[in-house]
Amino acid sequence: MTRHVRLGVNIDHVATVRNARGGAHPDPARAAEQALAAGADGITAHLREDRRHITDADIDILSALCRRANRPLNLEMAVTDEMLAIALRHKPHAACLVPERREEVTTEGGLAVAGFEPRIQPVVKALADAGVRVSLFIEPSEEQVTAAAAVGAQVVEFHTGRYCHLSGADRAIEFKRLQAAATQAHALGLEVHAGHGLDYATAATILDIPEIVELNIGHFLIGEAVFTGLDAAIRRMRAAMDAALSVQGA
Ligand SMILES: CC(=O)[C@@H](O)[C@H](O)COP(=O)(O)O
Ligand SMILES: NCC(=O)COP(=O)(O)O
Repeated sequence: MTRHVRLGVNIDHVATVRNARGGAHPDPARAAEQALAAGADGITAHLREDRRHITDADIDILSALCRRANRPLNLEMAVTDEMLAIALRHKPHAACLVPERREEVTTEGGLAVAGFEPRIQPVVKALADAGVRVSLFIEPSEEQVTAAAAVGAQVVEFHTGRYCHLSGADRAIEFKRLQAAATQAHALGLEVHAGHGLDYATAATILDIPEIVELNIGHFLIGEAVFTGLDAAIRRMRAAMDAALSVQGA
């Protein structure tokens, strides 16, 4: 049987464009509705501490929208008391704990879990106790995977930014790192997701890692939507993923 890998569509950068003018257009909720209609399995949104794209009001609307559509909302959040309170108020299907630096242009690396277990473990527990599935957005390293399992996470999402930026032999080395980390995570009982910087080509090749069950993709799809429309971009991404998976299943 052909393996299915879920596609979570991250709509953050619809809000980036909206916020450039401070108005209401384009609306991330409309993008989320269209993404679900185009075949997205769920919606991902990152409420940054500086609210540079998604806002609190967006999360209110996206929570209600996903609940109505009976599709998962994956709330990306920093490990702060403020974000924990927001997540506990909304109780999304999943919360993905990510690192954040105000000066960064985008999420530059994975969350440091190793060495910070006393800070992260209670946040994981509070979310899990509230019925929220907890994912940790980490680098594909043995140390971070071990720490993710130790703090009680159910899921790890590997940061694929390096993989996407590298090429040739360097990309092959990063792929091996991702593969080894995925094998380790799976053996420890963690569900394996991947995301950041993926496009049609890299979303297909990363699926050579058999433990991956979900990809979260945003920036590339929103960029492509400018040229082809969001619906077509998501359908093409789904087709690229399915084509890669069907080759493996053959
Ligand atoms: C954690 C992550 O990778 C996503 O949240 C995504 O990259 C969009 O947010 P930023 O571009 O603001 O990091
Ligand atoms: N967690 C990764 C994500 O949600 C999407 O990242 P990107 O495709 O916007 O780089």
